[in-house]
Amino acid sequence: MRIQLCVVGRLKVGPERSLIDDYLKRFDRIGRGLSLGPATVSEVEDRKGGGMGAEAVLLKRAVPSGARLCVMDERGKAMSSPAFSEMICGWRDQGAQDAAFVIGGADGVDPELRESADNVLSFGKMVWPHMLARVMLAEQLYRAAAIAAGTPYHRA
Ligand SMILES: C[S@@+](CC[C@H](N)C(=O)[O-])C[C@H]1O[C@@H](n2cnc3c(N)ncnc32)[C@H](O)[C@@H]1O
Repeated sequence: MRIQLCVVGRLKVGPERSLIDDYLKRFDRIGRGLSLGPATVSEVEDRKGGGMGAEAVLLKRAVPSGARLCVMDERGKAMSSPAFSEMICGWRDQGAQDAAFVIGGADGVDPELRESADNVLSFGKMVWPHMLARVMLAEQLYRAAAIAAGTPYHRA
């Protein structure tokens, strides 16, 4: 099952970008034997400044058709890492070819797009900058694959 991170804004080369690349590379490596991945990042940018609504149009286009959709939002459901791993493996076991994770821009994710998601997930009630949310999601994807593979990375 391919994984698409659909995000608003272009991330320049820097520490966040290196971490994302590193976690996604690790996810791909461990996910290969689990039919998970590859994970790719699709960055969209609303150059005309149309805000959340215009970003939602671009984000929807970046989501592969038929993909399981998970929107990241501070108002969403908090999940443990093992439960997150089970959710992803469950989608794979149901035969999903793609799963997409959406991270919004400065104004957040358009409510209509949020309501259309299979799941709305939260990293807690605090609001994080979108580039840090990307890093956290990339790490959780790697952790989810490590849990599914039974490696000792996750120790809880
Ligand atoms: C700067 S935040 C948007 C903030 C917010 N909705 C607002 O109105 O201030 C950018 C994106 O990062 C992600 N994000 C930030 N904090 C999050 C959290 N606690 N849980 C899940 N996603 C989060 C969401 O996808 C959000 O759309």
